[in-house]
Amino acid sequence: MKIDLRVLAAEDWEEFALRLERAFGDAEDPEEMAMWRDFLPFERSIAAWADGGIVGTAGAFDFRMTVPGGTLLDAAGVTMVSVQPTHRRRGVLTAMMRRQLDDFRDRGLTVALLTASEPSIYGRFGYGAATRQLHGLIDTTRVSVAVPPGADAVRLRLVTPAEGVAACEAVYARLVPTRPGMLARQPQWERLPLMDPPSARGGFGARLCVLAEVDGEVRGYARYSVKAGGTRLGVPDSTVKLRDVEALDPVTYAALWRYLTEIDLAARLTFHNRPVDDPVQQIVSDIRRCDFGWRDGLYVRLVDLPAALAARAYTAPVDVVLDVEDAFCPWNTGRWRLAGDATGASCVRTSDPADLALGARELGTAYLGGHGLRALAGAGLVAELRPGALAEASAAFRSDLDPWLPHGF
Ligand SMILES: CC(=O)SCCNC(=O)CCNC(=O)[C@H](O)C(C)(C)COP(=O)(O)OP(=O)(O)OC[C@H]1O[C@@H](n2cnc3c(N)ncnc32)[C@H](O)[C@@H]1OP(=O)(O)O
Repeated sequence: MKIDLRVLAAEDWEEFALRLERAFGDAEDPEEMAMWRDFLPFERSIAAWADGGIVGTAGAFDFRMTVPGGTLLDAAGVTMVSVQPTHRRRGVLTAMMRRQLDDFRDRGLTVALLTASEPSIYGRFGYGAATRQLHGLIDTTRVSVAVPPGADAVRLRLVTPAEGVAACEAVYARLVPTRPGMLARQPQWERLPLMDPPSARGGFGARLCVLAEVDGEVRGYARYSVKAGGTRLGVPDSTVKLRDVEALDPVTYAALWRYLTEIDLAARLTFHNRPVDDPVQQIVSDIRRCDFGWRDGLYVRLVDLPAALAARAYTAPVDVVLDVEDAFCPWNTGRWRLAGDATGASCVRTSDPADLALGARELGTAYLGGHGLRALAGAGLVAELRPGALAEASAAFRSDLDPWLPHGF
């Protein structure tokens, strides 16, 4: 089969979108699809043509992501990847990944990001699962939230998401540099949390927004929807689904969680994407009745290894030689001396003996500081070649706040 990879032309968008939906097996809501179309830079998107039509799709957003230390790094956000069921397992994805990563390198990007439909797809291309996301189902009939002094001074105001969006965006923007993995809003992306098409609500009502104000300043917000549940054994049985909750201080944060767990007629609160170190876990009265769990979130691929490793800060001083194997992006293969601390780092090629040996995927996994190199070594994925190097590097790579991607793309 001959595959012809072409940059997506505007006139091919309809077919591109149709093929994408077919590969995923379902049609997107038209309003939502129109939003993604507006977000997508066509010049960074690839259509794979074969047998007279599009058989593969892959896009890339322009992002800026926070890395440990607070720097915002230009990153490619890989998206809309699909291959038609009729053409699968014949190398179309591999060809698109090849083209994309060469293109990212030519453009001087240091990292590529994605969220995976299936975890088994992208490791072979050097993407490692770098962040996790916490989900929970809180029995709000039994669980309460302890609030610190001052929470009663937090004024809560219910508005529509559209009415609250400017205030929410201002809070969000202040939080982006504080946690690795967060993405600065790109132009127009404030539309994302407002997207709430009735066809995608699954029986829940329209999304609501509660603003939390202290002395007239918005210091936090939560957006959620409610599924009216009637009664169960005569007891009100509604469900609250939390989309997002953010605050600039712990008092406001606790006040918002107290509000969310005390909504009348609701028996439970569900959410699917919070950081795994979310402080809410410390203030619920009964953690076993919260059914917390986690899954993989953002996948990271180092495109320009030395630039990526030099762009982040390190929690503890580190000076190690990494021997890296990168079959898919061989320009990263070889020995690199990484020296850095909390103020910055350098990473240069070296012929010195290696201290640690690992693959590109493992570096992607560890890059944002959410997974210790020691844990990866425990799985046989990192080899220590100089005694002490693993402990040194592992401590240095870790982030004190767990990295987290707040939304899909
Ligand atoms: C960032 C995102 O957009 S995530 C969304 C990804 N898209 C989807 O999940 C939609 C449904 N699935 C698909 O469209 C396709 O099956 C894809 C894109 C996942 C794979 O495309 P293909 O063209 O079949 O992949 P390709 O032939 O290049 O396979 C390369 C290798 O990956 C393996 N592979 C591909 N897909 C999968 C999978 N879903 N699970 C496990 N292994 C896989 C292949 O077996 C092959 O392995 P090999 O090199 O050892 O032989």
